[in-house]
Amino acid sequence: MLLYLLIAVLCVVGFHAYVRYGRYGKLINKLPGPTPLPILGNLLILNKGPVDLWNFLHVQMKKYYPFGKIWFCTSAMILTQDPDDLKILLSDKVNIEKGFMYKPLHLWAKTGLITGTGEKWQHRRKIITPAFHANIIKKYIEITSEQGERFVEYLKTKGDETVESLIPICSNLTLSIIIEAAMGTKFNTMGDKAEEYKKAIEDYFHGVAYRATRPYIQNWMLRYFGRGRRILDCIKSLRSFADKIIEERREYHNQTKHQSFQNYVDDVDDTNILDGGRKKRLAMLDLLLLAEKEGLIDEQGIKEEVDTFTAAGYDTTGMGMVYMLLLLAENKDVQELARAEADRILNASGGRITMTEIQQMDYIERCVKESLRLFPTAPNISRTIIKDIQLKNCMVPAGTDVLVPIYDVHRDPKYWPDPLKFDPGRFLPEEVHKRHPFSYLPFSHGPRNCIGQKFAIAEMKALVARTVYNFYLEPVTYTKDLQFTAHIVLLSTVPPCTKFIRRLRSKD
Ligand code: HEM
Repeated sequence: MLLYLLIAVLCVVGFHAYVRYGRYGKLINKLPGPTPLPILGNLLILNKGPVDLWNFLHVQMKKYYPFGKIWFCTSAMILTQDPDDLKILLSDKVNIEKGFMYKPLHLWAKTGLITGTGEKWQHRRKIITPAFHANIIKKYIEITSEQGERFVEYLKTKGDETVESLIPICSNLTLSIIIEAAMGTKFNTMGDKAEEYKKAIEDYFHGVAYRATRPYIQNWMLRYFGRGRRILDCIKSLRSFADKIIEERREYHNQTKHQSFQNYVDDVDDTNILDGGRKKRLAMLDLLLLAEKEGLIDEQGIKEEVDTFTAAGYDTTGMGMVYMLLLLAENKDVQELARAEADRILNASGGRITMTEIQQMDYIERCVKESLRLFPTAPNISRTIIKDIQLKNCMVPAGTDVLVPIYDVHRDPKYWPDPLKFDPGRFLPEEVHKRHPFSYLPFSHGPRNCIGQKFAIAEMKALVARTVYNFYLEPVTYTKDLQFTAHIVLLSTVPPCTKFIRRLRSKD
């Protein structure tokens, strides 16, 4: 027995020495970083609460600027914020595999577009790209515009002025938009079911953040502790909600003998589909069902992608709106310019916001981009290197995770003078031209960039314009007081609040 134990210990020590001091270790150890312990590496210093972990990682980024390493037992994570490194990494067509921090997402979105890799990802990306064609985005913008009006009406019911906690109202808004755009279902009319779904997403995302810093928790362990069981319950609720909607939609297409698909194929400019004489809006799901009919995707694939769209398109834009509204409230001059643009465009269109109006919103677009610079709602992304890659600063051996700290890249004074200043002028075309293209990457770049980015920007522009057209914003929470926490999106533990003061017009 003792002999077996001794052999096991020798094997572990031997493997450790092989990894740390062999070719892999030699390459990694060239990079600066905290001193690792034998076997455990830097695992213990990462065992922190989410706020401390957020702060720790950003201190490390400053200390080892622009790149460093952290050891996790026998493998390492490299952090780099050098845009030259990021250009090589993110443009690479081979190293497209997502890092280990995405693993907990697999339970829900399985290996859909965000988490998948290899040929499956390539094939999916190809069939899903048409769902984000400019003509289709037009339709999602109709949904956005309608939901934006409901948002404004809701705020108006609160009286002439109201202080609102922004996370719940913005999350509700963008969740309703993505559910309708992805699944074709009006979320706000679903009562308790919608509430249950929303709660399940929130709790699930907290679970993902919890697990991202505890890579040792495997899926099979979840049923043995309270927090794990809640994650499993969330998955059950999320799945049954989406399954039911997908089934209903498929049934509808079967009953109408796929006539609506034909309308879509014939005329992408009118993608409303007929439902018993009423127009039904085309959703991303319809395009997936069309792909299924053509044998390009199966039922499991449709489920994965519907879940993926919801996971990717809800809190990213929701939190994007939170920071945008906070910044407008505390930068009155910018708010006034944004309002002047919204007034000019919406007065001419009779209050309607379609793609035509959105395309005219140059200043508001610069505000949205600058807001996503200061507060990129996907603050970190990562890749697992499957084939050695030579970056500018180092050779990264296969088996290493590379973390791209987008939040820190966007605040690097080398590329962003006076980085904490909110200045939409940074996105004037002549300014953009002068900068390293990989110094700004809220939607990442390269083959795995955000497929929904045009929709996300258009959505945020429409919602900002609708808001400043109807309200003056006064600061309640200041962005300097926010405290971020390690989470899947950029999340503040201080609840951000803003005051909305109703604008009175003659027709009010
Ligand atoms: C402000 C809003 C958004 C931000 C900041 C954002 C950011 C990002 C980032 C940084 C990535 C790359 C992730 C990585 O490389 O690991 C990504 C990928 C992705 N995003 Fe977005 N996103 C937003 C909105 C949306 C929306 C509205 C949708 C869909 C409706 C969407 C769908 C996706 C999908 C499917 C991917 C995976 C693409 C692939 O790997 O092929 N995103 N997003």
